[in-house]
Amino acid sequence: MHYIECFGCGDVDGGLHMTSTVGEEHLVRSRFEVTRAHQGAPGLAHGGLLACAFDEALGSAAGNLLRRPAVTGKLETDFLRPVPVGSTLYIVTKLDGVAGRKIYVSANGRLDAEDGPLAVRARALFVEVTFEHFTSHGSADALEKFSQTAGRSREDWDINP
Ligand SMILES: CCCCC/C=C\C/C=C\C/C=C\C/C=C\CCCC(=O)SCCNC(=O)CCNC(=O)[C@H](O)C(C)(C)COP(=O)(O)OP(=O)(O)OC[C@H]1O[C@@H](n2cnc3c(N)ncnc32)[C@H](O)[C@@H]1OP(=O)(O)O
Repeated sequence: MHYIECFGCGDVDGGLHMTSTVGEEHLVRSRFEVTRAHQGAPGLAHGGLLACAFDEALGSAAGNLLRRPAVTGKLETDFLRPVPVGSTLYIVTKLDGVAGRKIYVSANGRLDAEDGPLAVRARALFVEVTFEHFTSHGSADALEKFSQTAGRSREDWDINP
């Protein structure tokens, strides 16, 4: 389930265009292809965009595994290796636990292969919200557009088919 206007997974010009899929053992696998548009230091991915990619991967795992609306409350990233432009980050996310409305997730991002070197590690706390969160703070039109898009793949475990 994803939203076409999402910066992380949607069809947005200049967006991250990430894809995520639920796999074995309820792990969510996401890919982020780092282009020149994601550059910070010369030839390297911008750290803020890497954090964004992990927000997407972690949020996608929380939302799609639990099928509940949730927003990022806290996001921590460890940048362990430089991530070059032209590389692909293979991100694997797991659900660590749920306590009331709090959803804990963590992820590892490896360079250029599922078993490549570990480049970024992240943890996040998502907080479950009601749909009113999006209408009162966002817009009813945007939520309606999300519902129409998401409805197509509701029964499908492929997040971005
Ligand atoms: C339209 C979506 C529909 C979804 C449908 C279903 C499935 C969706 C499927 C897939 C989704 C796919 C992809 C998603 C991909 C990416 C997601 C990106 C997500 C974002 O990019 S989203 C933008 C950034 N995000 C925000 O815009 C949040 C702004 N913020 C707030 O809106 C409030 O701040 C809120 C709601 C977070 C809490 O407010 P609140 O008043 O509702 O609740 P409260 O404060 O009581 O917190 C309750 C408990 O969480 C603890 N807690 C809260 N925050 C904490 C923190 N920072 N650190 C440690 N603990 C924290 C408290 O300590 C308490 O814990 P306790 O219960 O133990 O006391």
